[in-house]
Amino acid sequence: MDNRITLLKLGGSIVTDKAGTGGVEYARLATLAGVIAARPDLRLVLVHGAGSCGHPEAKEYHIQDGVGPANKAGIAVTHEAVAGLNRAVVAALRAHGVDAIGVHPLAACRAQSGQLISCECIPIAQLVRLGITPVLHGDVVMDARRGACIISGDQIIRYLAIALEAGRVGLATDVPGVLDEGAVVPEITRDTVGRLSIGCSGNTDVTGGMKGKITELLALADAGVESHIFHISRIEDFLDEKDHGGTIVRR
Ligand SMILES: Nc1ncnc2c1ncn2[C@@H]1O[C@H](COP(=O)(O)OP(=O)(O)OP(=O)(O)O)[C@@H](O)[C@H]1O
Ligand SMILES: C=C(C)CCOP(=O)(O)O
Repeated sequence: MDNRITLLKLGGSIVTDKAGTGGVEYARLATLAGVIAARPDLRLVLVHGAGSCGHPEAKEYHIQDGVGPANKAGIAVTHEAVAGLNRAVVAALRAHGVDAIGVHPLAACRAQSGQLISCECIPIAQLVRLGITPVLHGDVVMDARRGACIISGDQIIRYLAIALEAGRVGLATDVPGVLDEGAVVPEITRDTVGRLSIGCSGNTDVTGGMKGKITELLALADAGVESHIFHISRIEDFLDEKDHGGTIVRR
C-alpha cells in the first residue's frame, strides 16, 4: 500500500453555504468527518476553501487590490472569518475521533504579487508522521509587493503537493468535475485546456473559481503531479482510489 500523503481540498462551496449569506455547513462537515474517520490508515492533509466565510470579507476590503493603511483592517476581518470556519472543520473531525489540528497559512506562508512563494511545511510533515491530520485553508497572507493578498486553498494544494511529495491530490467541489457543455471532461492537459470554456464561480469569489483551480492544477501537472476534481458526493470513491466520475488534470 502506498503510504504517501493524500492531499484533499474541501471546496468552500462544500463546507459553507457559499451561495447563501455565510453559514457553515455543519451537517455536511459531520458526514465528511465520518467518512474520514472510517479510513484511519489514510495519511491525510486537508485544505479547505473559504466559501461564504472569507470571500465576501476579502471582496469588501479589496484585499486583492493590495493592502495599506486604508484597508489593513480587512486582514484581521478576513482571517477571522476563515479561521472560524477552520475551527468548525477541525471540531467536526475531532468529534468523530480524527486527531485533527488547524494550521493557519497567515502565520506559515508568504506571497509575492499574489503568488504563494513559501510555506513552512516541516511541521506539517511532522504532524502527519505522528498520525495527526493538519487542516489548512485559503487565507489572507502577507505579500512582499502588495502588503497582503488572498491565497486560495488551490494555491496551497499546489505548493503542498510538491513540498510533501503527496501520493494523491484531490479537490472536492459542488460540480462533478470540469464541465464542457454540461458533460464532465474526464482529462485536462495544457494541450486540451484551450478548447474548454472554464469560468469563475457563480458566487462571491476573489480567487477565480474553477478557472483559478485549473491554473494551479496545470502548474502542478507541469511538475509531474496529477490531480483529481470530483463532486463531494464521490469523496469515498476518491479516497478508496476508485473511479470518481470527475476530471483528472495531468501533464
Ligand atoms: N467549465 C466549468 N466546469 C465546472 N465548473 C465551472 C466551470 N466554469 C465555471 N465553473 C464554476 O466553478 C465553480 C467551482 O469553483 P469554486 O471556486 O466555487 O469551488 P470551491 O473550490 O468549491 O470553492 P472555494 O473557492 O470557495 O474553495 C462551480 O460551482 C461553477 O460555478
Ligand atoms: C478568501 C479567502 C480568505 C481564502 C480563499 O480560498 P479559496 O476558497 O480556496 O479560494
